[in-house]
Amino acid sequence: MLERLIESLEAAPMVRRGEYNYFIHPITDGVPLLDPALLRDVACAMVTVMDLHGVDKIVTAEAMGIHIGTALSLMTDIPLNILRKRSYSLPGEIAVHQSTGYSTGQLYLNGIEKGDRVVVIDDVISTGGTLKAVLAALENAGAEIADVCVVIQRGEPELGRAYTPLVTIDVDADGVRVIDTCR
Ligand SMILES: O=P(O)(O)OC[C@H]1O[C@H](OP(=O)(O)OP(=O)(O)O)[C@H](O)[C@@H]1O
Ligand code: HPA
Repeated sequence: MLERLIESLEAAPMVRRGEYNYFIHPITDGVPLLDPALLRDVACAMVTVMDLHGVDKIVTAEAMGIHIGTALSLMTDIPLNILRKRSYSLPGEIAVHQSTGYSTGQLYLNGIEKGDRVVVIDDVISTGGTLKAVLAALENAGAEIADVCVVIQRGEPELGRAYTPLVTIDVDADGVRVIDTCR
């Protein structure tokens, strides 16, 4: 089920973002084009590995968790909650600081109730800065986090809790190498 993902990752072009070797891939960037079969492979694998028992909401971060979260939501009928990069100033909105290997910003959480059972998904974990911010916002909102799943783990980031990557990669200036898979 993950052959298409592995093959496309190992063919991914690289660019520099400051000191950061950034790989460009359809799942993480929507560039150059997202093949529906690849998105289906990823969503089916995530549904297989995640604990979705009694889950009220799928949570992801703008922007590149959205297409994956949408596919999962359509497959499972579980609503999708998106942490946005802009504030809506709604009552109860929770703001958290996000930092990645090449950027910093704010994420804003709305629409999570105390006691909601959620799964958190994203396209990639690299420094772990984004998922740490998402988890902090969810804890602040009083959500119960059933599971955390990412398509790609880059390096060995610590999240302070268990999470499941579909694939683990090594990256250098020459490109991507897949070093592990979830099965
Ligand atoms: O583990 P980290 O170092 O935090 O990196 C992972 C995050 O980086 C990317 O998001 P980015 O903020 O670049 O925004 P995008 O999704 O809008 O491209 C990606 O979609 C992850 O959310
Ligand atoms: O190297 C990367 N490529 C795509 N998305 C990312 N998000 C964090 N690092 C990366």
